[in-house]
This record gives sequence, structure tokens and C-alpha cells, in this order.
Amino acid sequence: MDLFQSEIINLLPYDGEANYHGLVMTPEQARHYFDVLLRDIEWKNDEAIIFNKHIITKRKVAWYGDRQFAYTYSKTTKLALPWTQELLELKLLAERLSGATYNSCLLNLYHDGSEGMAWHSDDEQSLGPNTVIASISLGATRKFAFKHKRSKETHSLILEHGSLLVMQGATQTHWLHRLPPTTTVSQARVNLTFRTIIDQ
Ligand SMILES: O=C(O)CCC(=O)C(=O)O
Ligand SMILES: [Fe+2]
Repeated sequence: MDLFQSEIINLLPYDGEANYHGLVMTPEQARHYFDVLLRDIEWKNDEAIIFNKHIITKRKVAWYGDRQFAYTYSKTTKLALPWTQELLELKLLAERLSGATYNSCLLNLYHDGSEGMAWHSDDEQSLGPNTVIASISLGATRKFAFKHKRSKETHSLILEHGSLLVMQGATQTHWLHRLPPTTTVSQARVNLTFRTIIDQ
């Protein structure tokens, strides 16, 4: 039984599913995970090569997994670190609620509302088709948006402290998503996306 929200809401009208489970832990648990992850995760500024320029983002990232999976995007490669206790606990929670399993997790740390993530889809070959991605949010409440690649239709929702969003089906094929920057948020947010790497 889901103690927190009986209804799971699918944000997308077609071409995929983005199921928002709402809060999946108490505010105390969410605060605990937020504090421990801020302290213990090996946060690094993200690097990318875009239009032949070497970019270093303010946003910080980390990459963890079952094995030393290589994660390559924007022409940079990271090797997965071994799971921590808290990451394993959150992975189990995401697996139980989403009915899928995961072998890796990408973490993002947004220090305040000036940091976000631009439109993209998580459609790397290493994730395979119709991949399931479970996204847990901790800390500041932020808006999250989807845009259909062809129709340009948009849908957005608010990701709360201690919440779970599961993207699945054809979502990454047909929809872009982003975390828009905002001037109204001064607190930090940590996001974890649990993923399954298939081709290594
Ligand atoms: O911070 C978020 O909620 C989204 C992060 C994201 O889209 C990603 O890591 O691919
Ligand atoms: Fe993403």
C-alpha cells in the first residue's frame, strides 16, 4: 500500500508515460537523505563539449552504479562509483514503487534556482528503447516540464521534496524534458535519476 498518495498521475496524454507518485517518504526522511547526500556524494561540476567549447556547469553531478559503467554524453565520459547505503535504500524504494529494477543513478545538485537543465531526452543508446527512469527529488520544490518533439505540446508539474516521478514507455523517444531556471528559488535541490544501462 502507498501510504502517501493513492493516486498516481500520468502527465503525458500520448506517446509515453510520466507517472507522478507524489510524496514517497516523510519530510523527515527526505531531509535526512538530502543532508546525507549533500555531504557524502562525490559531487563534481559537470563538463561538456558543446559547439567545440569546453563548458563547466555550476550544477554538480555524480554517477553511481552496480559496476563501473561508463556514461558518455556531450563527448565527456564518467565512470560509475559504487553505491552508498543511502543510494541503495532510495534505489529499493524506487524499484518497489515503479515495479522496475535499476543498475545506475545519475545525481544532480542545483545550488539554487539559477541552475537548471536544458531541454533534452534521455535517449542514449546505452539506455535502450522504452527505458524506465525513476526520478526522486529532494530539497527545493522546482517546476519540471515536458515538450513533445513534433507537436511542441507542453505539460509541466511541480516536483516536491521527497517525491517520485517515473518516466517510461516511449517518453524519451517523443518528449523532451527540462528543469527551467527560476528567480524565485534560493534553496538547493538534489535530484536522483535511477536508470538501467543495457549495453556494457
Ligand atoms: O533534475 C531533474 O529533475 C531532471 C534531471 C534530468 O533530467 C536528468 O538528469 O536527465
Ligand atoms: Fe533527463
